Amino acid sequence: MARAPVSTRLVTGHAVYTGLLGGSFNPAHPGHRRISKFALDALALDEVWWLVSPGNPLKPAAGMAPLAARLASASRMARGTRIRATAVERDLHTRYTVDTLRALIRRYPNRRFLWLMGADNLAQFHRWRAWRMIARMVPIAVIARPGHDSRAVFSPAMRWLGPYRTSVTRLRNRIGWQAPALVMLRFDPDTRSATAVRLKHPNWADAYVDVQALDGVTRRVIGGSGVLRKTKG
Ligand SMILES: Nc1ncnc2c1ncn2[C@@H]1O[C@H](COP(=O)(O)OP(=O)(O)OP(=O)(O)O)[C@@H](O)[C@H]1O
Ligand SMILES: O=C(O)c1ccc[n+]([C@@H]2O[C@H](COP(=O)([O-])O)[C@@H](O)[C@H]2O)c1
Repeated sequence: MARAPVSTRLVTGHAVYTGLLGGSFNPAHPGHRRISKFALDALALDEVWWLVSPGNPLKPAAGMAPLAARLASASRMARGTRIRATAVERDLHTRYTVDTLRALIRRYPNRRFLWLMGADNLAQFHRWRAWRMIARMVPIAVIARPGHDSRAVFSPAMRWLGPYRTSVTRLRNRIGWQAPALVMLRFDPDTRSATAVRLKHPNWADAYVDVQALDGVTRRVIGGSGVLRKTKG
């Protein structure tokens, strides 16, 4: 049976399956695009939202490009896909993922969210605020990442999540779409990283000075000055 387009499903109240990939996107790189497209396909998601973080609570602010530049780089990288780049956390005034999820679930009742993250993030997931609560709110899909997989496998979060492991097929068929649930996604490993981009192009954000980035979810414009404005229509 053909699936209705996302816009129709929102109107008719059908669930819209949405993967959330949170990150600094400092800047966005083709690895983000590739893993998101793989996840969209593997889990039969309707959309992936890139949550461009106003500031990862565990990362230093030094060296972080302005939010507008990071959002603009993400929007550009997402072009022509079912990925939407958004700085909705700024709008929601949330910095911690647990708070973001609570707010998103309330704001978008038609959507079924799933948290996507690379294996490097699973390795330190136990340091996130209320991480067990996060795991009880949404299923989690972890994407293998070269150089990080063994640390992730032996991490405290993995020990806790182990009993809730499920298969791609169960999530795809929505049988296993519950929380806690953990699925490990293994595609061709992608070695790309924002760190490598910054090493090669330390001034990448210069191309986005005073940029006005359109948020793919809230439709607000985030200006270079950091002022939020709502677009017409
Ligand atoms: N090549 C990749 N393979 C798997 N996961 C990735 C890859 N690149 C990024 N991710 C995941 O995407 C999310 C957002 O990543 P982020 O914006 O921090 O990019 P990054 O390349 O990890 O950045 P940095 O090198 O600055 O730490 C994280 O969950 C991260 O694990
Ligand atoms: O909620 C937390 O305690 C927490 C701690 C560290 C990272 N996060 C989130 O993890 C995501 C990945 O961040 P990053 O900077 O590693 O790409 C991003 O959405 C952050 O807000 C969340």
